[in-house]
Amino acid sequence: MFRQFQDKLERLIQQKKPFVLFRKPNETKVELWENQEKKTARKFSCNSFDNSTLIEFNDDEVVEILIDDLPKIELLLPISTQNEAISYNDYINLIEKTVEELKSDSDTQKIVISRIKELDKHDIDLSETFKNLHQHYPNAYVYLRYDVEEGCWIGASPELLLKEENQLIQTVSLAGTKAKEDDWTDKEYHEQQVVTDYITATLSGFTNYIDVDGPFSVNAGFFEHLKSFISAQLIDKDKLYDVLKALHPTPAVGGMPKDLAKDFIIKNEGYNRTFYAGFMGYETETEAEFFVNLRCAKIYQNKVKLYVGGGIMPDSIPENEWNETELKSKTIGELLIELK
Ligand SMILES: C=C(O[C@H]1C=CC=C(C(=O)O)[C@@H]1O)C(=O)O
Repeated sequence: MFRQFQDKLERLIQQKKPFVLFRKPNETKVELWENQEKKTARKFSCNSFDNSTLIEFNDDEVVEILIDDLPKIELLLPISTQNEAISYNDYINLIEKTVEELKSDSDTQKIVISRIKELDKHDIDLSETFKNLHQHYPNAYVYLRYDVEEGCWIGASPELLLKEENQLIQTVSLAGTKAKEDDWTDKEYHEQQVVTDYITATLSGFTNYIDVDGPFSVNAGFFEHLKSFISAQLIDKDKLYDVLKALHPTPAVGGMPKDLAKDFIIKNEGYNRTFYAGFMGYETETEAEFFVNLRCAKIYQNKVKLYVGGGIMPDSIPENEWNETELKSKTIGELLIELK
């Protein structure tokens, strides 16, 4: 399999064709997918945050190898001439404006605000960085996606959006972030419960037997989150995409209610999230699994852009929100490996 994997990767790089590599949570193998441009039962999709772009790969010859055997990935990456990072003061003003919105008589309860942080790092070793993410985040969905036009995205997502197998669906309710040494308070438990209630209400129109397990404190590398595991029985298998549409964007990356929060984000955030906070995943004849694209970065020849955000509630403190996004930026930022 190694030879096949290497040949396929080399061919795709030489022909400048798009591809995606991913390692599912708790696995040790990495899959390589291309777009064979024909209808196949195996499909990978990647959807932007605002639903304006959907990329689909059909591939019935997916190859996989052990991560430790992942060969070097040498890509000609684009140069970024645009500085998209927001200043500290502008971010504080944006959070203040968001808090005002939440305290006003609008119906919004939570809005997730995000930003780009730029790192002056070049010559990233993509293969070694992928391996590093795999080692540090065993429970995450680790991926690398390349496209000549869009460049190279890499990430380690802690958030399952939707998994389906035999009409059993699974998702998670993710909210709250704390440093390892701190304790959870009632505030975070309440915040997370509101998200759980919102997700179960969203699922109730499509499913039976909704079960919630948690919340649990889960390790996210440099910090922890509160997460509940939600499962349910899908009433109609053909409604899988309707469930996906109903869940995206989740309260962990959009807010509540989702349409109001999404509108506020698009009008006020000041940059285009593109694929950050979108979702991606695969489908086969027997199962489907999609993840939210967070804890991700875009790699350029001359820099790295990290995408980081946090949930804003009426009692959020702007300085703390900046600090939280700084902490989240370490998830990928501290694991990048430069070429020797
Ligand atoms: C939006 C992000 O994190 C979300 C996921 C978990 C906890 C979050 C929080 O505590 O704010 C965020 O909602 C991000 O990392 O960019």
